[in-house]
Amino acid sequence: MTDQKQDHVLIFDTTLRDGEQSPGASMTHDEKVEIATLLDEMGVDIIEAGFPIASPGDFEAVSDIAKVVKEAQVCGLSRAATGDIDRAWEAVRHAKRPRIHTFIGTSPSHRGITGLDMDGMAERIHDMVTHARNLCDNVQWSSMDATRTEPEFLKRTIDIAIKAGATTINIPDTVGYTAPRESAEIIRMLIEEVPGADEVIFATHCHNDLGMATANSLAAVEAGARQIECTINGLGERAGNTALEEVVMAMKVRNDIMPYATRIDTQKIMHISRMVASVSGFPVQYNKAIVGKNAFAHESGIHQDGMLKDASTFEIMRPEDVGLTETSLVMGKHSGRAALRSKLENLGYTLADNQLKDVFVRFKELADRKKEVYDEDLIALMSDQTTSAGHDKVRLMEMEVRCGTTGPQTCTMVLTVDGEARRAETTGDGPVDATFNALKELVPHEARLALYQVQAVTEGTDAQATVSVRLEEDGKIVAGQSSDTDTVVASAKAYINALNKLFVRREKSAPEELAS
Ligand SMILES: CC(=O)SCCNC(=O)CCNC(=O)[C@H](O)C(C)(C)COP(=O)(O)OP(=O)(O)OC[C@H]1O[C@@H](n2cnc3c(N)ncnc32)[C@H](O)[C@@H]1OP(=O)(O)O
Ligand SMILES: CC(C)C(=O)C(=O)O
Repeated sequence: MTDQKQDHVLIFDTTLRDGEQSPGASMTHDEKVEIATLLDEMGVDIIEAGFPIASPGDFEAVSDIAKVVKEAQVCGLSRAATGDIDRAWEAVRHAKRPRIHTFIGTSPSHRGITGLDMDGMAERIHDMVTHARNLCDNVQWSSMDATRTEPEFLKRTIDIAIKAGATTINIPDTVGYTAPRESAEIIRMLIEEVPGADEVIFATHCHNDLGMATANSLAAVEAGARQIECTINGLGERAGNTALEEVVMAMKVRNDIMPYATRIDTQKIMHISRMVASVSGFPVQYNKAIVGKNAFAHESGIHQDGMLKDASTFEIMRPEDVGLTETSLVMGKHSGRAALRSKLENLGYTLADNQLKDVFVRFKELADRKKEVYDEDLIALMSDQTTSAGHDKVRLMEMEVRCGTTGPQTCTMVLTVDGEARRAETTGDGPVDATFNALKELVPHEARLALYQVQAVTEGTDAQATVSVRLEEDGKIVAGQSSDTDTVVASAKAYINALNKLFVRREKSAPEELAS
């Protein structure tokens, strides 16, 4: 008796075999061993480590994985051919729990490929499963393209495989053709109508060509399948395979209607997802369920407010459950005051209501210019807020800079000094030089520019630049800083910030002396 009737669903991961079949997703030997180790630690029941006959490299990888994996069964794929099966066995035989997986395409078009008629195929299945079973007591049979195979013939192939000793029967939806109701009906039909079906585990192996792989796999489980074949991030041929993280989390989150358990430690999901994305070179789409960058991110004010009051308003699972440390409140132009206050508090700023109001206005201005406002942007905004607080003597009103390959670069600037507007048009060796020349003309001073430094606060071409300026006068130094998505504007503001501090210093040391 198998655990077919029980509620435990085995997770069969084929990231290293079907996943690696994604065009361009080849992984190195060491990467495969590392991923297999992580899969084992995560609680995957069966790791399909490769297709040993495919190449010496695949053989080596499967053999080495078989040696290092501690708990999971290690499986090697083989065509329904003795040479393939022998090679697969050679690779997996040293595993603590080895498995041979053999298959042939049973649908009309696949029978055409191998040139076998129904009787010829029936004989091949019998011979190859028997051969595999003579080597290993754990044999998986797959009638490839099962969902496009005539039901009567499909039943016949499964009947033969069970009689020949297969312990797991896989029903692949090889081209992602089925739909949930049909997926369930096929499994139900086989379990009800094939003799000995209750002695084996039925498995489902779905592809995502129509975006239904997860739904089809879960429908198969509801009909009695007890093994899901899947890959991390849904990697795999064409549109990929069923994503491990999706089926596992679906059964966990909706255990009320899908009362099935797995051995997966879901907190390891995020780490392995990132690892697979990195080694396969297949980045995870931002809005991918469970592991996408945005899966636990909230940008709009109403959602953020809800999340802060009660996370269950907009999250059906906790980010910690998949290994993320926290929900991310993405700050952008749709964010509201509640999220801004919470974010700033997390960053160590406690603001009174009126201060929050001011910062919120500046935050919205910034968010209109930037797609996403990062923590670093907020820190820069806060430091700008602090440095520009009070009654600045000099204030920038507007500026326009012309730059390009044909110099000289020019700057037109309007600012106020003690409330009086002044305007200048200057040139310079580059836009920053032209800007600083405008400042020298509008606010004459002898202080020397001791440092000019630009730093991108965040990534991307719309990142804020933080500019630091130091001015030296009579051996004393004042520092100014400012941030803006426009580097030249940030430079002007930083210089003005330093000038204002210079004037404050002068007033402190010689109250009677006024700035020019
Ligand atoms: C749906 C799936 O994911 S199936 C797995 C797909 N994965 C792969 O194919 C990756 C590994 N494959 C390979 O490296 C190669 O295809 C090999 C080494 C297996 C075979 O290479 P070759 O001998 O050069 O054969 P080739 O790939 O050109 O053609 C496949 C042959 O296998 C036969 N074949 C295909 N599937 C099966 C099967 N399940 N059982 C028996 N024979 C099969 C085909 O009929 C064809 O035979 P032919 O050469 O007599 O016409
Ligand atoms: C070998 C089989 C299980 C397969 O990968 C498929 O049918 O997609």
